[in-house]
Amino acid sequence: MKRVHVAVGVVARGSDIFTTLRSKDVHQGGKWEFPGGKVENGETVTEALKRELAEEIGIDVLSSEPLIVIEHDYGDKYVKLDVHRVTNFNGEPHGKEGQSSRWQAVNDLNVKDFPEANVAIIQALTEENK
Ligand SMILES: Nc1nc2c([nH]c(=O)n2[C@@H]2O[C@H](COP(=O)(O)OP(=O)(O)OP(=O)(O)O)[C@@H](O)[C@H]2O)c(=O)[nH]1
Ligand SMILES: [Mg+2]
Repeated sequence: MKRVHVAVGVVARGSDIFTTLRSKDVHQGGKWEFPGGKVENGETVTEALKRELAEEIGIDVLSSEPLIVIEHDYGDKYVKLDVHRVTNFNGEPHGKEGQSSRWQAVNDLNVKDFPEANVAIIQALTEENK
């Protein structure tokens, strides 16, 4: 089965979180996501996160810390999500590749809007926001 290692970034401003919409024609298309992408050969998760967030949402990640690691089997694809909280960045997050984006309060994040693997991320964020 196809296996991918993915760097995912939680970008927050206060208790608001930045998410983007996956285009319809890709894996888990039409769902909202935390920006990120595949870790390439020879790259660390931190390096991949910096590259992907520059490409996808136009920010320069200055620091991040690990939040949670999720392994999930979609049946057609197995993903390992290395989720980092972005603790400092330069620039204004936006859908640099033309994708829709939004800021939402942690408590308004709805698991139904996200890919299945994201349930644990949203739980972790909600827990610490209590
Ligand atoms: N970025 C991101 N990917 C996620 C999340 N949740 C989740 O299951 N994934 C899965 O992780 C996988 C890889 O993410 P991706 O499609 O963003 O990878 P990428 O940016 O390198 O895409 P590319 O191959 O088109 O360049 C996809 O199968 C996607 O469905 C999430 O919150 N954010
Ligand atoms: Mg991506």
